[in-house]
This record gives sequence, structure tokens and C-alpha cells, in this order.
Amino acid sequence: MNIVDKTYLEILDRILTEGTRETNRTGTDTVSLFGLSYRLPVTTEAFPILTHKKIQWRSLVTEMIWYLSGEPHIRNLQQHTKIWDAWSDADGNLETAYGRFWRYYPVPNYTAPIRRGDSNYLCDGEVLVNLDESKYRHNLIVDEKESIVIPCFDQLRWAIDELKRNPRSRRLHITAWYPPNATVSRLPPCHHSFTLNYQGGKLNLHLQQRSSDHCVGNPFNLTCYSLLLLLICREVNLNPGDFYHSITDAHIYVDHIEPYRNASREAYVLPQLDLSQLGDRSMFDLTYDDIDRLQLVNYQHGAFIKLPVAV
Ligand SMILES: Nc1nc(=O)c2c([nH]1)NC[C@@H]1CN(c3ccc(C(=O)N[C@@H](CCC(=O)O)C(=O)O)cc3)CN21
Ligand SMILES: O=c1ccn([C@H]2C[C@H](O)[C@@H](COP(=O)(O)O)O2)c(=O)[nH]1
Repeated sequence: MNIVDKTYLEILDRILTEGTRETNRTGTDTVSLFGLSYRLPVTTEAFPILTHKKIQWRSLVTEMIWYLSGEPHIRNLQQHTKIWDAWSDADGNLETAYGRFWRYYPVPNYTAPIRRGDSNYLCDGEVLVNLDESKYRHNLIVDEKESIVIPCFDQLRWAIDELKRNPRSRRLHITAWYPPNATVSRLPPCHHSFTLNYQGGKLNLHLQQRSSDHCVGNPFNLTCYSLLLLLICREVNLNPGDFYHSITDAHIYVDHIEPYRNASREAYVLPQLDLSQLGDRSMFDLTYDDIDRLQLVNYQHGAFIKLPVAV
């Protein structure tokens, strides 16, 4: 069996045998396991995606393009996939969008020098980026007509540039976690941070996740970040290594157990990912028009397993 389905199904069985039944805010209990990690090799020739069940590749690519866009809302995303609809308001606004924090991380906007007594003053000796002078200032346009913009920090752009300058940096960390937002958001980020690490001639990606729905979310998350790693490698001209995932609360919703028990576990050879239709365009320039330009080749898979999603 290929390494992706094998790893995924072993974890599924492990959660079910070693996990404990737990309650949570959704009203549907889970079988949960604390502390789980695994790694998968990422290549375009054997691309990490589950094959024993069908994964909606188009929805997944759309979600990736949405992340990269940095959009704080789902008004464009929802034209292409419904997967985020349940967590937005009627106008398509979300309290927390991953890409918004990757591309537009809020930081105080002050003009140097700041003095004691200024509202943005830190402690003596501490530093925060002065957005006015930063190459990575990224203005989030809130209202074009009214020219309302929020100056923010572009973490992803910085990490990519840094990777080009100094691939051996051990500081290539991107976070979607914004503590004050997390205190009030309906859905603070689940996969909240990732770190890029170049070793042995390969670029690896370590994803940290606080909460993982093994049957619905994880199949998307593992493939989404494998795709991101390959897009980053293409951007900076490095070879891809591993996707490494560490999860705090790995769980299976109890209403997923029965559909999975009845599902086939037959797996197939992994497909190839063809990015050639992107030409020499940067990942930062991808739009929803590019969805069908990211193609899986030879994706053989089992049946789609319909599962209820706990909201
Ligand atoms: N309980 C829960 N699990 C999640 O995985 C999850 C959340 N909540 N909330 C926020 C996001 C939204 N995500 C989702 C939501 C729905 C699908 C979903 O319905 N997937 C179906 C079909 C997708 C499609 O029709 O294109 C699937 O079976 O893969 C996947 C990821 C992942 N996240
Ligand atoms: O990308 C995602 C997003 C969400 N999830 C899952 C993990 C949990 O089952 C829920 C979130 O509920 P919390 O109570 O906020 O933990 O969504 C996922 O697996 N992947």
C-alpha cells in the first residue's frame, strides 16, 4: 500500500484503539488521542493524496488559492466550493481566515522613533517591525472607494525571500494564530503554524495543528500543505523533502466510525502533480482562474465517503 494511505489508516486505527471518548462544543462526541505526529515524503511524481477514498481535488486547490490570496472573507471562495460556508456570516465574512494572517498579519503601525508614553511603545530595547519602513508592508484594502486600508505584515512573502537569501535559516515560521482574535473567534485556526526547514538538500515543512478532524479535515490538510510545499519549492528552486505534521488533539467524530467501517481500504498508486500549466508565474499571482491549471495526473481512487461535518 502507498505510504500516504498506509500512514493515514494506521493513524485512524490508532485513534480508535488508543483514544478516549470525549465531549466537545459541537455536540457530536469524538474519540480523541493527545499528541500525534507523522511524516510523508512529498514529490510531484508521487503526490500525497488519499486514494482509498476520493478527495475533492478541485475544492482543495480552491482552498489553497484562497489561503494564498490572503482574503479575509469567503465571497470569492464560495463561488467555487461550499466547504467554508457553514462558518461565515450571510455576507461571507469570517472571523478568522488563515491566509489573512499569512499575508496580512496585524501589527501596530507606528512611525519611529516611538517614545515612552506613546500608545504603541514597547519596553526599552524591544523591537517590532516599523511597517512604514518594511519591504513586507502589505496593505489590506477594506474599502476601495473610501480608501480604507489596514497596513499589515506579509509573513509568507518574507519567508520566501528569506529562503532565497538564506535557505539554512531556522526561523522560517509562519503563523495564523493571533491570540486576541482567538479569544473571540467562532473558529480560531486549527492548523495554526508552519515552519520551513532546509536540510540534506531538501526543503521540509512542519505543520502544527491544535485540533484535527481525522476523517474530514486531515485528508484536506495533509494534501493542502504538501501542495504548498511544492509551490514554495518551485518558487525558490529547491527540492522538496518531507511534510511533517504534529497534532495536539487528533480525533474521529463518532458518527464517522460506522461509514468508515463499511468503506473499502483498497489503495492505489499515488498520482503525479502537474504544475506546468502555471508556466513561470509566481504562487503569489495565482487566482481562482488557475484552479484547473493545477492538475493531478493518474489519480485513481476509491469511492467518495460521505461524512457529516460537525459545525
Ligand atoms: N468539524 C470540522 N471539520 C473540519 O475539517 C473543518 C471544520 N470543522 N471547520 C472548518 C474547516 C472547513 N473544512 C472542511 C469543511 C468541509 C469539508 C467537506 O465537506 N469535504 C467533503 C467534500 C468537499 C466537497 O464537496 O468539495 C469531503 O468529504 O471531503 C472539508 C473541509 C475543514 N474544517
Ligand atoms: O483545517 C481544518 C479545520 C478544522 N478542523 C477541525 C478540527 C475540529 O474537529 C474542528 C474545529 O473545532 P475546534 O473546537 O475549534 O477544535 O475542525 C480540521 O481538522 N482541519
